[in-house]
Amino acid sequence: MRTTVAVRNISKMLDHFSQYNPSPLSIKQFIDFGRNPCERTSFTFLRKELPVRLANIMKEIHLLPENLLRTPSANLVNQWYAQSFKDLLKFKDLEVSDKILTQFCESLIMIRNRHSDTVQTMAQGVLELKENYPVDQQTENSIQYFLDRLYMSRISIRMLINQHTLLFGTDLNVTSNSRHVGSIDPNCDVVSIVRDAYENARFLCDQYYLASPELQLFEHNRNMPNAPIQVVYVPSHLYHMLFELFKNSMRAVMEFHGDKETVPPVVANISLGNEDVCIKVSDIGGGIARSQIELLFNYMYSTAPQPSKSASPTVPLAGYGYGLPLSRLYARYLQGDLVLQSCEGFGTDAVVYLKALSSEANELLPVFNKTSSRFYKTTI
Ligand SMILES: O=C(O)CCCOc1c(F)cc(-c2c(C(=O)NCc3ccc(C(=O)O)cc3)noc2-c2cc(Cl)c(O)cc2O)cc1F
Repeated sequence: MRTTVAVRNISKMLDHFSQYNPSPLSIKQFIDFGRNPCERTSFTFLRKELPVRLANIMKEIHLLPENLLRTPSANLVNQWYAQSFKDLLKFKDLEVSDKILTQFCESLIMIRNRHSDTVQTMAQGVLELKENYPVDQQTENSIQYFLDRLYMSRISIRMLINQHTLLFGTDLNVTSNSRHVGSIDPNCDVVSIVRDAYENARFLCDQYYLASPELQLFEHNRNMPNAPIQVVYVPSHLYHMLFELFKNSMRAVMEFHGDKETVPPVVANISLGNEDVCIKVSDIGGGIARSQIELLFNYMYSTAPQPSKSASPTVPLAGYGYGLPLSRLYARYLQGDLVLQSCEGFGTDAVVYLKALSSEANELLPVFNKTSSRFYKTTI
């Protein structure tokens, strides 16, 4: 008896919160708030906004093709979302107190940890689907549409949680005097992130191929030619994108030129204009046919059985294949993009576009509504 009442109450709450559209914040709003942060204000905003964002994506999870939703892994992810939604509902109408604020922070950390393996677990779910059911084009389209929205929603929820826990949490290793505002660097030096990503990708490349391409880096600061190119951004997001692109370029170059004495360098061109910051990573790794490019962003295509860690001690440059679609979501999350331009038989340019102005870098959030639900209905 108790469970049915509880289940009915949750689904009522789900309908209630999914009626609200998520409220996108800009990097400028994150920074301005973080410079003079008020925990009670953040708590009051998040105890509504987080259930709204969770409810919006949970309504879509429930619209997934039955064959996927019924897989053990997709079902597990669904349970994580339901539990986190319940955890947050406990704070819905509570009187704010220091004790409640501390409990809220602890709940956010628990929620973040609960969902840390969502991407791998969903990839496992897609694998379980592929191994047990025929997957027609329509199901594949709805899975592609859904996973892009699930991961974009997840990026945004983790951003809100990270800002609150970094600004108000008791975690001591967050040096309070660091000029970062939560996970945001107001003066993110693009060249240093590019060099970091290159060096770490190069390390893996050296391990796997016993050699690696050099880096040639050029800066083009349109309005202040000799000033370093800086942007208000989340360094870990930028690093994730660039690390992925350098790995792919190095893999293509080493596969294409690996038998030669020397391999051609990877070239990074960084530019700052009035609207855009661009990081172009160029290689002459043989390129890939235009018809294959879309597949690189396809979750179904790039979900292959995991190289078991024990079997191959050297870490391959390839992951579970979601690196590129996730990197594009990180770029798009704050109104940027990640674009591939490959010339088969020659090489590939990959461009990361970021908004130069923090006031234009608004969160891009999936909204559950008739349009999105219609997409699932017509594509199942
Ligand atoms: O698993 C992961 O996470 C990494 C997933 C990703 O793994 C890949 C990878 F790193 C690099 C390439 C690749 C090739 C290639 O491979 N060319 C030779 C060939 C062309 C066609 C075919 C074919 O049609 O079969 C086979 C080889 N050419 O350009 C790129 C290339 C791709 C991207 Cl996204 C980039 O940022 C830079 C690049 O140079 C393809 C990948 F797929």
